[in-house]
Amino acid sequence: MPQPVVAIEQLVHRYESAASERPVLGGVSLVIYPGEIVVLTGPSGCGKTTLLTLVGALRSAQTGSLQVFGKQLVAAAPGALVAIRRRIGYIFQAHNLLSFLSARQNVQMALELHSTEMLAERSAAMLTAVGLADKLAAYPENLSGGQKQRVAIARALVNRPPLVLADEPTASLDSASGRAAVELLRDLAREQGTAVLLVTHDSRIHDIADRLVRMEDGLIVGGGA
Ligand SMILES: Nc1ncnc2c1ncn2[C@@H]1O[C@H](COP(=O)(O)OP(=O)(O)OP(=O)(O)O)[C@@H](O)[C@H]1O
Repeated sequence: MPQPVVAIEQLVHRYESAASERPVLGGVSLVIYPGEIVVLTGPSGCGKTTLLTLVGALRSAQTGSLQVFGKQLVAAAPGALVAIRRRIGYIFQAHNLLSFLSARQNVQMALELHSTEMLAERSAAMLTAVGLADKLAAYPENLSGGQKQRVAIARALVNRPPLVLADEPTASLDSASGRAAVELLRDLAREQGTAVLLVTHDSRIHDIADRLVRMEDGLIVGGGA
């Protein structure tokens, strides 16, 4: 077996504001291997987004073990979390595009943190891969919801990250464009060997998963292994 991209063991998380209550994550274990597409489902409030933000190094992990790219994130220093974040692509429910930048500039933004080589070409090539070759200069306000989410997918993948995290990526889209967007994400992730952890309520896109993981009440109840 290759080294896991994500290895979680008995991860427990409590929000400070609710310190006395039951933890939001009550001992989660989950392993994701390179190139695997894992879809995480479960009822509202069961802890999916909390788990995604912990894996994404967007909040500090407290108890248990959470390794991303072989690095332990429980009790990690803030600088170590920043270094992990640079190697992850993120796709959120709202596309989070910057309105004052064109489609190409929004994708290029992800690259400027890392390299100075051929930024415009790489961004344009990625937008072409998501079917937006004719929209490079368009601003978000002139793109449809599905097109904006495809720009967000291009931005998440342009660095060829080993891991992409997606939180309800179809929530603001109609079912046809939602499906097209996640199929595109799956196909590009496959080509690049990128692992994907995707949170969704949308049962119509469960079939894009290599593995479907179900959470309830802060625990994984199916597909975790
Ligand atoms: N910043 C926070 N402070 C305190 N409690 C929080 C915070 N964020 C989330 N929670 C609580 O933690 C629990 C899990 O929330 P989380 O957003 O992880 O669930 P979810 O499964 O993603 O839900 P949904 O599907 O509705 O997005 C909920 O009870 C929520 O109210």
